[in-house]
Amino acid sequence: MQAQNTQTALPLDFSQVPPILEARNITVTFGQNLAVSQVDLTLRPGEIIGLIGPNGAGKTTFFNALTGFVRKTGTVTFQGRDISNLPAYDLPRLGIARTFQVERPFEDMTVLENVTISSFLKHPAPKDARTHAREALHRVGLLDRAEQKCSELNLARRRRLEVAKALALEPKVLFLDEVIAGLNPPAQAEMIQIIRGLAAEGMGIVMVEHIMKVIMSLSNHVICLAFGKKLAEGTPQNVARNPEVITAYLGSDHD
Ligand SMILES: Nc1ncnc2c1ncn2[C@@H]1O[C@H](COP(=O)(O)OP(=O)(O)OP(=O)(O)O)[C@@H](O)[C@H]1O
Repeated sequence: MQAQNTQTALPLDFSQVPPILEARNITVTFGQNLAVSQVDLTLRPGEIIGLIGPNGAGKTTFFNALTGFVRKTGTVTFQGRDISNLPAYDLPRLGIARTFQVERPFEDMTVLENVTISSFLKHPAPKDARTHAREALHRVGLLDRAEQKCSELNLARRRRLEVAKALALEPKVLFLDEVIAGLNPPAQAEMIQIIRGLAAEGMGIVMVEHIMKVIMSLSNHVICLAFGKKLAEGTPQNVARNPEVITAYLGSDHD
């Protein structure tokens, strides 16, 4: 494991830091189904926002709306620029990257080749692209697997590869879609350490995650959605104590 030391203290009060990403009034409908209704989000550099909510609450749809993958109404600004109507493929160039819940690397290509494909977007010269891809692999502790075929990686390493592909885009804002769920405890700890390290470097992170313990310990700010609406938000401690949040989770199988 070569992930960097992540013990750097995060600033506790983000309210003084200017936002890097702001979403206002985000609404997504699928036919008659109001999947996300007037949800706001303000993300600051170095901040980790955890999105929680019961199944079907609208987390993935909100996430997809912010990253240009579904049609929405409302506004999204990144570094003060209105990006509401930009398609998903324009966002990495600006500095916004995401991972996908189901990782789909090119299985027959090596780990390094897969990450280099992302890196080409920022570094058209092949040598530069490879150098930066290796850096991304180093940050997730996968450099020693650079020449291995993706098909040979276990789940934990595939997840780290997914993060490395996003990091190769050199983002300022990173969206992580369930990169921890399904991993065993040591692999969870490794991923948590990687995420903390990225935030400590100043990256703004929005993450959807089902494992409550993880989201509560990693996030600076938690947003809980239910039936597409924001049910509660605040510090992890305050959200965990919120009676409406507790009720929303009663009977669900989240741990
Ligand atoms: N492509 C789609 N077409 C139609 N309805 C959709 C689509 N995607 C999501 N929905 C609906 O939107 C609502 C929100 O779903 P979403 O997947 O965003 O919730 P979620 O909180 O991410 O759930 P989970 O925790 O199960 O992943 C649900 O009612 C879902 O059925």
